[in-house]
Amino acid sequence: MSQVLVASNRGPVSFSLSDGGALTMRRGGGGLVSGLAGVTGTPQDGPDGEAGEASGRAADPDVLWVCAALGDADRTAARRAPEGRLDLAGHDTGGAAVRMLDIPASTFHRAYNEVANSTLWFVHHLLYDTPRRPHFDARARRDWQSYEAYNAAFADALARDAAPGAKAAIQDYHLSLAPRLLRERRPDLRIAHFSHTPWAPPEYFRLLPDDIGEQLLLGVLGADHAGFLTERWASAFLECCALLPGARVDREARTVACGGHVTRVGVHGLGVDGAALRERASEPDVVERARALSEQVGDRQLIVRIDRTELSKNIVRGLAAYRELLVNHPEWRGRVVHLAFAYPSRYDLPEYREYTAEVRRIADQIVEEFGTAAWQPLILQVNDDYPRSLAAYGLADVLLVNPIRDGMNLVAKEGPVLSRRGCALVLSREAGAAAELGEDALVVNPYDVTQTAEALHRALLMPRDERAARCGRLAAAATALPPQRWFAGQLAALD
Ligand SMILES: O=P(O)(O)OC[C@H]1O[C@H](O[C@H]2O[C@H](CO)[C@@H](O)[C@H](O)[C@H]2O)[C@H](O)[C@@H](O)[C@@H]1O
Ligand SMILES: O=c1ccn([C@@H]2O[C@H](COP(=O)(O)OP(=O)(O)O)[C@@H](O)[C@H]2O)c(=O)[nH]1
Repeated sequence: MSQVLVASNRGPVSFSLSDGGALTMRRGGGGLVSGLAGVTGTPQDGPDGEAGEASGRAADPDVLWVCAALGDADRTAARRAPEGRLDLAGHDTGGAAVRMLDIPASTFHRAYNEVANSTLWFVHHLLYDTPRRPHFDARARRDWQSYEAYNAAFADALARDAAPGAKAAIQDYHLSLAPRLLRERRPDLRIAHFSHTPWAPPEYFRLLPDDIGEQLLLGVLGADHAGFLTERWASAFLECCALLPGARVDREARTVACGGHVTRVGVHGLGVDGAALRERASEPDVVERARALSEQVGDRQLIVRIDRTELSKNIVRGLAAYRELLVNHPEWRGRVVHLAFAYPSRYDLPEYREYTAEVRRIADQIVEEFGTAAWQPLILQVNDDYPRSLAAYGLADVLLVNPIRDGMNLVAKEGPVLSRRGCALVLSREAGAAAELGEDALVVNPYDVTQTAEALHRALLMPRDERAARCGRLAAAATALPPQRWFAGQLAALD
């Protein structure tokens, strides 16, 4: 196999630092890491293996994962490791060689928080309150320069580490410029770019300043292959390219020719490795959490949701729908519990901190309004506890996944795989996962709170055998495209 380089903002692990200077390592959160770690190997949380107590697996010399240090503790880990190579410092990275880039904190902050998460994420997920934002001024230009520098730092690292003819798989909106920058540095490489997010339709993409929009498209078009999670996001990208001066789009063949280079556009759905997930869910930390949760819930039906506290996940409307269920169908009072795990995300952004506060406020109101001495209608937990999430999947009667817009949403796929009660899935039509799971889910418009409440009602009433049959088919669809296949498809597209 030729050498493969993976590049993404978030790497397989991140660190925290004790007052005494000791590093503790955690598996990185979110779906991109779940997908890529399914390919390279999953690191274990827990005491750090810096002293050489790693998993014992040798790093695969043919796969190098280049990622960014996300905070001060990551920077410390990167500086302590030889040239940022975490695996060489004895950390259990799960099997891949990992180079963590120590990009200056101010550059990283502007690139990740201001451009990637406050601008590009908002554009691709249609999140702006347009009378007020976006607002592209001189400060936005300065942020953009940092985004360019951040992308250049990745391109430099990849260009330096790549063997002749190697394949580079560059991930996501943080690194939209990197394919082109890498091609300029190393024309011998074969380059893929993959978007884990939706792609904005042209009329929304045009909120971006023209030159920035152009640079983003030209950046991705530096790749030989541009991959997307669904047809819908791939088509939106092609439609944006069609407005790019000098680009020729062939919608049928799904190619874009621009500046003498042709980029092929492909669709690669990402699912779950069922066997690996079940094995992880059988470990003692998950079993222990399942026992505790099941004591809390008793013999009531359980509605579960698991998300980053992310604006696009639509947690507030989801809670409003649960409230409406209890108002419109009071027969469920005392007979159902809603477990909402909303683990922290992007706390450097005020919008995310405010959103989390709003989620907490609404949850408190629901408990206040309906709770009794004998019944707690809602349990909200705002911390990252992956094993607890796996435990909750196992106990769910209903899984609620109602994003405004989502590239895929792996939670919708993990739930049916681990469900032991045969869960019903209430699923937003705006999640990429709806393209694969729509037939057996109860599909909703995420803005329609009343419809979502009624779907929860139907899900709770669904006969056990129908629920189990649907759940079996959902699990089969969810495991049809495991990470290994998803990734192999992207690499094969480069041959
Ligand atoms: O790294 P963060 O800023 O903490 O965010 C976590 C990840 O969020 C996004 O995940 C997406 O990828 C999933 C897998 O393909 C997909 O199922 C989901 O719909 C997406 O939202 C983001 O795209 C990643 O880069 C982040 O790491
Ligand atoms: O406390 C938790 C709960 C869940 N997850 C995982 O985070 C991923 C979320 O991926 P998804 O595609 O649903 O959304 P994203 O957060 O990437 O937008 C899933 O694999 C979850 O199992 C996690 O890392 N920590």
